[in-house]
Amino acid sequence: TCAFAGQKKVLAAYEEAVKCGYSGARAGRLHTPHGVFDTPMFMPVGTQATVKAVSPRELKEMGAQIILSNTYHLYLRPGTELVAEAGGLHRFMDWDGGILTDSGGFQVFSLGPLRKITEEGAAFRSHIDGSTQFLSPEIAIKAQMNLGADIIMAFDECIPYPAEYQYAKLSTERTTRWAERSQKAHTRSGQALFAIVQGGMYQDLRRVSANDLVSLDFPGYGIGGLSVGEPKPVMYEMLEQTVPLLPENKPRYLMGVGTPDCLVEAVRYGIDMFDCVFPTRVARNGTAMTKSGRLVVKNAAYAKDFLPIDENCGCYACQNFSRAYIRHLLKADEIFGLRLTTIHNLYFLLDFTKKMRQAILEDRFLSFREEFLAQYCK
Ligand SMILES: CNc1nc2c(CC[C@H]3O[C@H](OC)[C@H](OC)[C@@H](OC)[C@@H]3OC)c3nc(N)[nH]c(=O)c3cc2[nH]1
Repeated sequence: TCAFAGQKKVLAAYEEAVKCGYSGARAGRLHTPHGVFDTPMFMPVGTQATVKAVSPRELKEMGAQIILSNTYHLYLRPGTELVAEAGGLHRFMDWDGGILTDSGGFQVFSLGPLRKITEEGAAFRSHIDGSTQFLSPEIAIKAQMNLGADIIMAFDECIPYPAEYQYAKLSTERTTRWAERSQKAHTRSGQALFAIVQGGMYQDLRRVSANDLVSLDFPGYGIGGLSVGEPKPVMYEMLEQTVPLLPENKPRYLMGVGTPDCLVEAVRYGIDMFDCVFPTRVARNGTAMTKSGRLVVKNAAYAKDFLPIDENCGCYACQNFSRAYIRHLLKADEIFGLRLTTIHNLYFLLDFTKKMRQAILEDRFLSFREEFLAQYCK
């Protein structure tokens, strides 16, 4: 199972930080069967058992520790039994670092059209062939045990935004019952099952959800139902209500977040783990991430710009290629262009979380956050 240890020195900083009134940024170490990993951490998203356009070797080179895959997608194609026969997800995709799989909750509610939710689970139509499918806590956990990720997620409903209070209340209570069923169905030792806190955008439901799941005692907690279109201040308010209720010695994973400004705020509230499709998705339409904001390297302005995307970046793209070259590739629809912007964006976020960890360890996270936000335009 995965143990999370906030380092002694950091805990001192953490206590100090809380004393001077700002909540708990912390640096920790996450122990899993595939290694011990540093937090705060960004986890590249590899929905269909590949982080789009980059190889496991390149992921290792850029410092990726844990990558994500999606139970919903792999359950539909190629099937999780097939992956189990191939030796599990690590073997199948040749990745020996950590893997986390989402339970399919979010995807059923966001990808699967014509879905119907009951106490038992969720019926939906496959976005691949339109066939009728069904996911329940038991099925989602079995699928994730087949895939063999180091960290798996309980089956939940990601409440849409906005949602009526009554709907959010009933859905959150059901997600807690589904978490208990997920726990009972989870029999694979050495694999950590995280619960997912819901509650919509209602403070009281967030607190009830967190307290109920903590009393079921999970090795780690996802914070779900955020980054679903709500204004950022509302997301931060939900974090403020939820994170302090989660055990200090357990990892917190904010699902589906996000842009660097959201990461630095969420770390301030005590979040340890992040995932987001943003860096890989915007890369594929020619947008690079920098500490001053986005750089659309495809723009004509960069046609004769022979500097790298970011002169201070240590990634393969910035060390060897110019904006002009990358723009040329993107305009020519050359696959290598997408690979270079993807490599840069992943490196940027992985390096950003490493810099936050260093700032926390050196007790200068607050000033790091101030400097970053002053320079970064959303
Ligand atoms: C964007 N805002 C966002 N993403 C939420 C994801 C999905 C994360 C998922 O988001 C993509 O799936 C669509 C990624 O694939 C493209 C998945 O990576 C494998 C990733 O799985 C962790 C949530 N997942 C669950 N189970 N429950 C949630 O409440 C939840 C909330 C999210 N908000």
